[in-house]
Amino acid sequence: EPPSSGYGTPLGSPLGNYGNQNYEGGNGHHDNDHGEPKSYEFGYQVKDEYTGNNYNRKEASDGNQVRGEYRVQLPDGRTQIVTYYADWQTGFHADVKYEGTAQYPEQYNNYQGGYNNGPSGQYGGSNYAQNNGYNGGGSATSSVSIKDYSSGSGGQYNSGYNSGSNYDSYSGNNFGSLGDAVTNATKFDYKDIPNFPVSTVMGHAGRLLFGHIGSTPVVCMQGRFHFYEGYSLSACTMPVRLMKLLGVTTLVVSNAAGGINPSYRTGQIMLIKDQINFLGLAGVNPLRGHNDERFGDRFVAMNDVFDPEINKLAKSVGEMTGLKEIQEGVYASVGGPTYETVAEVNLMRVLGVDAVGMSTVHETVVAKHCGLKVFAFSLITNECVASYSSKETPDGEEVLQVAKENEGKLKGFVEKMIPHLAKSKL
Ligand SMILES: O=P(O)(O)O[C@H]1O[C@H](CO)[C@@H](O)[C@H]1O
Ligand code: HPA
Repeated sequence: EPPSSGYGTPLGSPLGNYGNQNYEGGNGHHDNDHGEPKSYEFGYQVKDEYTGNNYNRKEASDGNQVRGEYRVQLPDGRTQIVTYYADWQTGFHADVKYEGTAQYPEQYNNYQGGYNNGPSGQYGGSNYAQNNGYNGGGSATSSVSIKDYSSGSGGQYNSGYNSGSNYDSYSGNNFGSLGDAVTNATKFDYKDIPNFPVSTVMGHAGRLLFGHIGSTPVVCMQGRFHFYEGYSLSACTMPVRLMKLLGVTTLVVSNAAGGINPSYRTGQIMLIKDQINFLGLAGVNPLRGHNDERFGDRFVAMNDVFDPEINKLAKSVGEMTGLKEIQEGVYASVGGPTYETVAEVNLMRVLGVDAVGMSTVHETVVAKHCGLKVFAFSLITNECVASYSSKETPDGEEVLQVAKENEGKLKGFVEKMIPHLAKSKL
């Protein structure tokens, strides 16, 4: 049976237990006396990040008096602590206390509390605004993650859903116009979707789009969430699971990335053939913690997350749409928001990284976990600085600018690629 989505109360009230098991059974004052008073103790704890359920209880009896305590995480963020004792002479006595301060306004506080371990206050912080800045005026600006989701890279949504046609979900950040590839779109602001991470930055297209690219039904995220914004990786990737639940079958992900490979040039597209999960290697993985079996198994193979056949198709579709010098390489994600030092860039070269960014990897992890096919690509928005003699420095404005300059060609690519992908049955 699936866990309840409410915060829930401890199973069985203390009074109920007391009355049924101990009081009546234990003291010989009732008709159904079964003998000597019995001592017992028990305890349990539930901490389910997926549903947000968080409560525990312990109780003990010496056969005469029952004592116990339970704690419940309330939806308003407070913890309710009930300490009680009971005996057959005086009845049930409870002392109810609350810890923390009730918070009502932002949905994301609840979301954070439910999904993540991190402090809820980090959610809507200044990094988020930065993200909005990236996405610019609603049609995407700089950073790949949010926008990519929306417009092109989400993958096939809904395939099992409607008459066997696959939906692609597209995610992306920096490429605002990718959302324009979605025809007859129904748009939902993230802030209107219950428990969805929320963007509050002006002009930011934090929107989920439902529509079509060609005849393929798609769900498109206009705007994504990053670890450096203060979101946990499970919050960053929650939309991927939402897509799965909506029936999406393929996730198409795009991003803006720095070129680590010295032969890469700004403006090129790199199809992702593999990835290095730096955060994951250090133990920060969106799948850390309780495994929700409804989405997938505890352990997840990642060696086959990217399909060479899909990339082959992408290469020919890209060439058809006029993309020049399409690269295929290894994407690595860092936590950000700092760009790489010269030493870090050189380290990554040694490790075989071709492009670096701050997104995508955790999204593909969660997609693979829940059985979505994945197609991912990067736009090289800057060439990473690998020499101390260089006067170049990466900056967010440049990333945004290059993303803007290239979003037209990316849109053309995605408009062709998603229907081809759906048709190819890859
Ligand atoms: O990966 P996306 O979201 O496209 O954006 C990339 O661009 C931003 C840095 O300029 C970071 O957010 C990085 O991840
Ligand atoms: N480094 C990390 N993330 C990035 C870069 C970069 O150079 N460019 C765009 N996203």
